[in-house]
Amino acid sequence: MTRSVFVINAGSSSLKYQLVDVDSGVALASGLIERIGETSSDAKHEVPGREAVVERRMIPDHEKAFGWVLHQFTEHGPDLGAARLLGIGHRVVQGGARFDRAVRIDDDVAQQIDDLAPLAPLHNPANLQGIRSARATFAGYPHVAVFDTAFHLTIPPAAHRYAIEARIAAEHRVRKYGFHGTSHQFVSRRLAELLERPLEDVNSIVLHLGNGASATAVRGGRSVETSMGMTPLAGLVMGTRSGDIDPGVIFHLHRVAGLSVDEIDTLLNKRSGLLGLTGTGDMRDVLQAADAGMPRAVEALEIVGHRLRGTVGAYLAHLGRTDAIAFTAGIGENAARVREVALEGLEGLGIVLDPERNAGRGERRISADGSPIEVWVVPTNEELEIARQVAALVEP
Ligand SMILES: Nc1ncnc2c1ncn2[C@@H]1O[C@H](COP(=O)(O)OP(=O)(O)O)[C@@H](O)[C@H]1O
Ligand SMILES: CC(=O)OP(=O)(O)O
Ligand SMILES: [Mg+2]
Repeated sequence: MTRSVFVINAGSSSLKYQLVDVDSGVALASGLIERIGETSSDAKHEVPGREAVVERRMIPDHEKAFGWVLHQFTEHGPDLGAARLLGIGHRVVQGGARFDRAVRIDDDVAQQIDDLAPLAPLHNPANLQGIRSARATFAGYPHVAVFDTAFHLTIPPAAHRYAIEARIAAEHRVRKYGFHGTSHQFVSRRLAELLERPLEDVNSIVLHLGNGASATAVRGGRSVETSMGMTPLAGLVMGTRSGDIDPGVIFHLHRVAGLSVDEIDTLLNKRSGLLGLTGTGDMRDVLQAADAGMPRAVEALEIVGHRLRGTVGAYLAHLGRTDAIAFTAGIGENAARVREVALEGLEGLGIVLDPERNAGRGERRISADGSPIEVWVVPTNEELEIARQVAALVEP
């Protein structure tokens, strides 16, 4: 009999969901509601093998959004009873230094997620709204929080502490937390399977390149360094986020350019990265423009590559011995050109791509035979990882 978990990723104005068959890993249904709270929201419910339900209507809040979702399951299936729903898994972005694994959500845990909101003002309040509405809609089921930060709590102090006044850092919980942990954990485990070696013996670098992008150095299954920081703004060049900049730029933009703190926040989070450099935050468009010889797109790719190579080089040094590098997420899985620029010129460090394998598709090795460090494409599946963690907790 099927065992399923309903996985929820709630953003401030969006709701993504997937009903996952935990044992086969198959998505039994998935959906997305965008622009919640605006005059017209777009909602989609998909069941494999059937025509998708697509509606544009006003959905004022998350509770109404869950109402719509529940209605779709009743009208179009699949039958949640037949799917034997074990529980609801919630992606929560910031778990602070407290949550090193998935936890069952009760009022106390919900309160703690709320207490962490100052550390993730763009994410946690939205995640919490999703939790509140889902607990009301799916009452009687266990709800579990799965944190982006949990996998990174093994990062040692030398790597997670910032060199700022210790008292201030402690008081305001300022340190590196790191994100995308669910994906980095899933991919690093799968990579060890692909290498046919015990997880404990494998040192790897995982490059999660989606709209948000981060790199993680994994030693024996444990995260030891990652590129995002206290917030998901740090590190690599992203779709709309700047990644690393000199913090002094912020003072300059405030004092000299006259931007308010909120304006700078919006600039760095929403109008920078690929979007700021080229006018589009979508890597497909950037690649097309670069192919057509557009100088800004060509330069953006160079910046993306430069940052990636610097990160890979640093992680090779941190790990001492690296067995494999894995590319994952929308860009990492699909953009051969980005994988190429990320590792260009690193042959001397033991990383040799095979151009034909790099141009292929799906889960595969893309390094040349004999490359001392193997390079793989490993598709991520955050929903499945969340579903598995929920199942392990509620039905061990
Ligand atoms: N075939 C492709 N070639 C290049 N980039 C792609 C391709 N498919 C998706 N992408 C890029 O992947 C990014 C989105 O990644 P994804 O992991 O889906 O993001 P998120 O889950 O963070 O929203 C976008 O920049 C998109 O352009
Ligand atoms: C934390 C984070 O950056 O997530 P996403 O890539 O989904 O924006
Ligand atoms: Mg993603």
